[in-house]
Parts: sequence; C-alpha cells; structure tokens
Amino acid sequence: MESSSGSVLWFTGLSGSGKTTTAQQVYARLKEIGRPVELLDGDAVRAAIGRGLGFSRSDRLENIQRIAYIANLLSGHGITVLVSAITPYKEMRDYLRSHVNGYVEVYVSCSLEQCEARDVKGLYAKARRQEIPQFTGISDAYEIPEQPDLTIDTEKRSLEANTEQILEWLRRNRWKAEAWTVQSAIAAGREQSGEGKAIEEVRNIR
Ligand SMILES: Nc1ncnc2c1ncn2[C@@H]1O[C@H](COP(=O)(O)OS(=O)(=O)O)[C@@H](OP(=O)(O)O)[C@H]1O
Ligand SMILES: Nc1ncnc2c1ncn2[C@@H]1O[C@H](COP(=O)(O)OP(=O)(O)O)[C@@H](O)[C@H]1O
Repeated sequence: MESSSGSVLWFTGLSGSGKTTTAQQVYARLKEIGRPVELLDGDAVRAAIGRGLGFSRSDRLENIQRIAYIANLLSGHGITVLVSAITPYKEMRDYLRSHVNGYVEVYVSCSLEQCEARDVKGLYAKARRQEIPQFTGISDAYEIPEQPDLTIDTEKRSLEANTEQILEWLRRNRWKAEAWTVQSAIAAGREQSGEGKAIEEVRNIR
C-alpha cells in the first residue's frame, strides 16, 4: 500500500448477507472519529454509472472494474473507501487485489439459507420462481473467498461485534503503519533541516 493511500474495504458476499448494513455502520463509526470515508454501494453505483449492465459474467466484471476505478481515485486522496458489492468470482477479486491500492477483502459470511430467509428485497423468492436469471447463489455462482483479509459472520455475530472487529483490524494493520510512516517522515524532515544534527551537537556540549 502506498503510504498516502486510504484503505479500500471491499465487502463481498451473497445478496442479503449484510454487506450494506455493515458497511453503513463502519461508515458511521469512521465519520464519528473524523476519518475521511466514502461508501460505494453496488446498487447505488449501478444506478449511477452502470446503466445497461446486467448480471452476465462480463457485465459483472465490467461493473466491478468501474467501482475499482472510483475506489482508487478516492483512496488516492487518503479517503477510506467502503465498497459493498457481491463480487462473486475469484477472478474479480484477484483483479482487485492487484489493481486497487489499499485493498482489504472483507468476506461477509452468511449461509444461503439465512440470506434466503431474510430475503430483504424479495429477490430470492423471485429467483426461485425463475423470474430473475443468473441470481447469485441460486442460478449463478458465488465463489467463497479463499484468503480474505477479514471474515465477518453475520449469522452468528452481531452487527456491533462485526463493526468492532473491522475497526480493530484497521487499527492494528493500517493505522499503526500510518502513524509509523508519519513519525518517520517527521524524523526525516528534522534530519534534513539539520534539527537532528543540532540536537546531537547540544548533546555533545552537555
Ligand atoms: N441476478 C442477480 N444476481 C445478484 N444480484 C442481483 C441480481 N439481479 C439483481 N440483483 C441486485 O443487484 C445487487 C447486486 O449488484 P452488485 O453490483 O453488487 O453485483 S456484482 O458484484 O456485479 O455481481 C443485489 O444487491 P444486494 O442484495 O445488496 O447484494 C441485488 O439486489
Ligand atoms: N449481524 C448482522 N449484520 C448485518 N446485517 C444483519 C445482521 N443480522 C441481521 N441482519 C439483517 O440482514 C439484512 C442484510 O441486508 P443488507 O445489508 O442489505 O445485505 P446486502 O447488502 O449484503 O445485500 C438486513 O436486513 C439486516 O438488518
């Protein structure tokens, strides 16, 4: 990760697994503590810049690449980006890992049975009636991430616990490194300006 880039937390999981709900909660917590943050939700992005894109493999790939492009622009300004999109294929996530600065894969784990029981938007019922083709988990694949950076379980753990797990991961893996980089930069600046040498000279006098 480039030192000036923000993290891109990419929430991947089945429809109804809790990607949006969790991303919204993380968004609220980051806002509270004054971190610059943006949320790119799959549905909203499709409505804004994905018109004409369906759910074939190639359209989904195109959709993910467009979101990745925006995520990179934002993270380049030090913004933490939260993306909530099914991102069902390994191929997509391999692409993201190699093209998105600060990529953090967050697998939102929830069984198909539970997602279907939730059926937040009534889409599973429609998919079962074959009214929606290529529906993820029913008539199209969801390839479970093999090595996500983080897994959150929305079936067994609460929204609050999962949000805290994500914030703790950021604290440990990203913000500590950030603080270290800033400290090193300050130290290097001091060295360059001669401040370091001056301090050394004062020490020698004493
Ligand atoms: N065929 C099919 N398969 C899966 N999902 C479908 C489909 N048709 C419509 N929807 C609705 O579109 C949302 C998924 O869009 P994404 O952009 O996240 O999908 S993808 O990453 O490009 O695969 C998804 O939103 P979420 O429920 O928030 O995941 C669905 O509401
Ligand atoms: N622990 C949990 N974490 C997140 N969502 C949960 C949890 N338990 C129940 N839910 C519910 O599951 C649904 C998830 O919907 P949503 O966030 O829109 O999913 P997705 O964005 O993955 O399609 C919401 O109705 C939410 O209230």
